Amino acid sequence: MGLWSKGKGSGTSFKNPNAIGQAIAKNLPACDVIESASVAGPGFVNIVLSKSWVAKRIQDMLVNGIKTWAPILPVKRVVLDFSSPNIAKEMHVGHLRSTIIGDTLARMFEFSNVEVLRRNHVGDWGTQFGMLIEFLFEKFPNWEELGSQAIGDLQVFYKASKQRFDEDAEFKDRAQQAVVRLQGGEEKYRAAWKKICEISRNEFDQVYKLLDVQLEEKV
Ligand SMILES: NC(=[NH2+])NCCC[C@H](N)C(=O)O
Repeated sequence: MGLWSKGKGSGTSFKNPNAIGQAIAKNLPACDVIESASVAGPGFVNIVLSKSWVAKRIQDMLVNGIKTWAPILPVKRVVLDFSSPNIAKEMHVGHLRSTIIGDTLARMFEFSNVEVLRRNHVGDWGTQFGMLIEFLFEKFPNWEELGSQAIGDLQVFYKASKQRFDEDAEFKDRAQQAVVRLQGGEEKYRAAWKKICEISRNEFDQVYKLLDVQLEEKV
């Protein structure tokens, strides 16, 4: 269906996404990996793997050992940038999708003895940080001594600070100043930013732990 939206209106002879799906399914090269291919719904191509091919591969793994099975790849090292949730916001299903695809690829490469740099790009210095920092100062005057537990649910905190930002021009002004001070490297603002990142990171880490996914954060 992604293909259809790209080709639509460009003189393609395909009438709809389903027709493209049919053409793909029909023209897949015959090979021992694929048992059958069909089109479902508006144009999803479903491919059924051959049971006997899978059985043969598993037998090969069991008899000859999993190491003998890994393909030899012409690269020694790969960088995989995946997951990348946004700091101070909730990790959503889009991030989960990227996390699972990224981790799967990483495991496949590692299985083939390729060194994988698992990178998680989570840095964010945008406007929302000014808002969050000012809200932190306002709500928790003793924020420096607080553990991440005290601030509670970051999502609730984010929503409340956004409401304050939208409703109060004076607060909005302070929040915008805070971004400038944060980007200018002012100590107090940097420390508050770090605190918010820390809380966020703890929340993400719980998900990574549940999924057994390893990642290295890069800003
Ligand atoms: N280098 C990257 N992975 N960039 C993509 C960042 C994705 C962004 N955090 C989002 O949630 O939409």
